[in-house]
Amino acid sequence: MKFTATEVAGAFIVEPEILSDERGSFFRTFCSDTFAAQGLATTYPQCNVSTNRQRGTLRGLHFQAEPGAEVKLVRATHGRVFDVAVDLRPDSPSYLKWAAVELDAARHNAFYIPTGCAHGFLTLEDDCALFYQMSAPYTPELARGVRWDDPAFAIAWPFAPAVIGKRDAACPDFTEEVVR
Ligand SMILES: Cc1cn([C@H]2C[C@H](O)[C@@H](COP(=O)(O)OP(=O)(O)O[C@H]3O[C@H](C)C(=O)[C@H](O)[C@H]3O)O2)c(=O)[nH]c1=O
Repeated sequence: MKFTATEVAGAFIVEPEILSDERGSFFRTFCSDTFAAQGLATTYPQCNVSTNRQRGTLRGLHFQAEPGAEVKLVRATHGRVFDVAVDLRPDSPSYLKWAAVELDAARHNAFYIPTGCAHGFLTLEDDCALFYQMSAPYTPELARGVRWDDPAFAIAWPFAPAVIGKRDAACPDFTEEVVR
C-alpha cells in the first residue's frame, strides 16, 4: 500500500498494490497493521455506500462535530469523482486549506480523511458509487455541513454542480462556530 500526503495535514491518498494475472487482479484495500504503522485509524465500525445517477452530482461538505468526529476512508466503486477534504481544525497547519483527489474505481485509489475535516465530492461521470469506512458511528445531532462554494475555502471544483441537495446548497457561510 502507498500513502501519499496531501495539502491537508493527516489526509492521505491510499493506493493498493494491485496483483494481476490472467484471471484479473487482487489487491488489499485495508490492513490494520499497515494503517497502524502509518498512525492512521484502524477501526471502522460503520460503512456506507453512496450511489449517484448523474454526472455533476455534488454531496457535502459534511463532518460530525465532537464527540462524534470521524475519520473517513472513501473509495469509488463505480465511476470517478472529484473528492475533497477541507481542514476545519483551528490548530492545524492546514486550517481552511483543502485537498482534492480524483477517486477512480478503475484505479482502486482511496482518500483517508482525518477527523476535523469536512468531506464532499462531485461526480465526474454518470452512475458513480462510493464506499465509505467510518471510524465513528453516525450521530445525527452531531452532523454538520459547510458549503461547497464557500469563499473561506475557495475550492477549485472542475465544474459547477448539476445536482445538489437543498440542505447542502443552503449551508450558511463558514464561521468557527460551525465546528462546535
Ligand atoms: C452518513 C449517514 C446518513 N444517514 C442518513 C441520514 C439521511 O437521512 C440519509 C442521507 O444522509 P446524508 O444526506 O448525510 O447523505 P449524503 O448527503 O450522501 O452525505 C454523505 O456524503 C458526504 C459527502 C459525506 O461525507 C457524509 O459522510 C455522508 O453523510 O442517510 C444514516 O442513516 N447513516 C449515516 O451514517
